[in-house]
Amino acid sequence: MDEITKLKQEAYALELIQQKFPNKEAVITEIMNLEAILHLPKATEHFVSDLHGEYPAFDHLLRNGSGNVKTKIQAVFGGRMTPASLQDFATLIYYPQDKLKDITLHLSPNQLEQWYLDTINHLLELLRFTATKYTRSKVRKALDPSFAYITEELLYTNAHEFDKRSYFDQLLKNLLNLKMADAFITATCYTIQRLVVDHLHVLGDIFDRGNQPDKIIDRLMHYHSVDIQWGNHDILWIGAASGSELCLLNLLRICARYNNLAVVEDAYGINLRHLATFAQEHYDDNPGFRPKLLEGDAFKFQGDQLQLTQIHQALAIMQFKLEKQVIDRQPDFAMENRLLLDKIDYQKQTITIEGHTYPLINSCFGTVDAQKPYELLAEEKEIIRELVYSFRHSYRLRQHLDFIVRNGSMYLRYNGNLLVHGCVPVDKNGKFVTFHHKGHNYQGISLLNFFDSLIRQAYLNEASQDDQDLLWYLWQGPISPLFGKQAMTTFERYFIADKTTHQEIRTPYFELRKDYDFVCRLLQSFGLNPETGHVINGHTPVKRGHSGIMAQGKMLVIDGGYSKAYQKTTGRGGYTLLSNSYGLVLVSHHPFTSRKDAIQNDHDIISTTRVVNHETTRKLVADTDIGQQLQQKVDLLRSLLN
Ligand SMILES: O=P(O)(O)OC[C@H]1O[C@](O)(COP(=O)(O)O)[C@@H](O)[C@@H]1O
Ligand SMILES: [Mn+2]
Repeated sequence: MDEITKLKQEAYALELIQQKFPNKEAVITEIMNLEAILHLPKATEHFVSDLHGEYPAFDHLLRNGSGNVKTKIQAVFGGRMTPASLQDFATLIYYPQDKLKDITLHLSPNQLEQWYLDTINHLLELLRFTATKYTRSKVRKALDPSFAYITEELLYTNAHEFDKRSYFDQLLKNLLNLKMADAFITATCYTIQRLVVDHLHVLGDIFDRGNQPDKIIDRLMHYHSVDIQWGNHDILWIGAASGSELCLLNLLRICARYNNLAVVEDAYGINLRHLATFAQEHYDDNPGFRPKLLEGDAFKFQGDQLQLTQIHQALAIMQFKLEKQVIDRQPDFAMENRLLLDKIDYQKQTITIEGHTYPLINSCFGTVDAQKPYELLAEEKEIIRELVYSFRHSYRLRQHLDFIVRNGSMYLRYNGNLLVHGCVPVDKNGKFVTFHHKGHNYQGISLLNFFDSLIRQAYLNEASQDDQDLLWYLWQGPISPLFGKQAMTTFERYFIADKTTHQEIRTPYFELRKDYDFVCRLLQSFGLNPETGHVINGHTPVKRGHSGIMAQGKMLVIDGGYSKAYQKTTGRGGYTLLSNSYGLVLVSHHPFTSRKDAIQNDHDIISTTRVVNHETTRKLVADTDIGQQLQQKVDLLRSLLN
């Protein structure tokens, strides 16, 4: 921008400010207001990751603020309530409607009146406590509009002042007489939930494995403040909706594998009939492709297990065939080692990989021509074409992905921390690995920036063939920041018994991230202060007996472990993280059982909390990114005054 344009813009900005604050008093009031906000304690951030379609567990964590609601209850009522009453009160705040139904059924009218009075008083006390961190105007925005006036009156009226006592009592009485108590309690519980966490970070992998990613996204779309760091599974869906056939086949294959095709059919209205009839004609039952069923899982796809097994095979074979085209046209990807259909001896039913010959298991190569193994049948091509069309034209999917793309990024710098789903590719010496593409080199932050713009451009505008190939590369390419492994051994997992071939070797980042100096250098390379910053990762489940706190607390891994299929390895529900004005707290969770159990048996799922770092002086809004923006406004207003 040249000097004259810049000056013009500054003058215009000043004019706008003058319109908003027409006189000296207005400017002074605003400065005082902003400076007061800067001195409030920093609001709480909540970090979650790897939700994998597990809506009820995720919903529970939002309701209890990863245990933060309980912490506040304990701070206010500890010593005044028994642990059982405390938990009962907590469950009411998490699930007010269900809990109210339960309670109102079991109490006599007299008991109920007393219960209402006690509960409303307790809720107001807790609300007052949670609201102290915020300005009145922010609290007002968090209130249900139908109860904003009365709540403010109750909240800011000192009932202990003699003159005000009867006013306060009258307000309460009216709530009861007008049969508004239930609605008021419900609204107040939701306000408390909202105030307990100010901002939510979702570190990726909303989709796949669990069956309600759509409900998670609906919930996020209505959440008051959220950002997303894209995960490799999210890229499959963004890629599919951008026209990538391979992303599409992968995601459908995973849906078939986890008995989740209902998400595609019912939630997103995509018709799979053609795929199903084709699969029925060409594939039989095959133990290697039966859906992974969790205990108590009922079939949600309008077919049976056999049909799902057939679809699963059809998708896998189409995927392996199609990979050839991308790998051939993209030598930069260096993924030739993933081409395995031509390493098969179809007569002997063996495969030879790097000099080793293995017998094939779960063989299902009926649609593969041994002479031209990568050639897709005309019908396969047609099915893929139809499916891509449907994915691009599903209205609800588009709405959901619009939200994810617009509110997401490859990485985020937020309040001094670096948030990224997978990794930043490095070699074993910690040097950034370079990704070469079309004559350009990308590494470290520039690699992440490159993929960030690619995703936006490909999804929001028209994706070229090259863009689509790159989106698939993000899913399983060796230098993909979202994958972080040398190769994805999907083929070997299906068709070779020898488990040594199944191994997916993680890139050196995952060992190096345990090292304090490495993490500090990484933060620095992203322009962050290594003394105060942290790196926060999702993606890799933290196994039983391991810790998600690494590099002396500089590196925090918070795979939520929501995915039920993975809980055998992790032995817990997973981790979340809270960042409040006192520091960082890592929360570990038991697996979530069910919403019913949570409500009826007051079954909460927190197991332990561990303080990662404790601030010696309480952090204020002034110490945050938003604080800096507010400070800039104050400076500008001051210059206006002068
Ligand atoms: O557990 P499954 O269904 O076999 O999936 C395994 C595949 O998922 C991946 O782990 C990727 O998913 P994550 O991002 O959840 O780790 C691949 O590396 C691996 O091949
Ligand atoms: Mn992942």
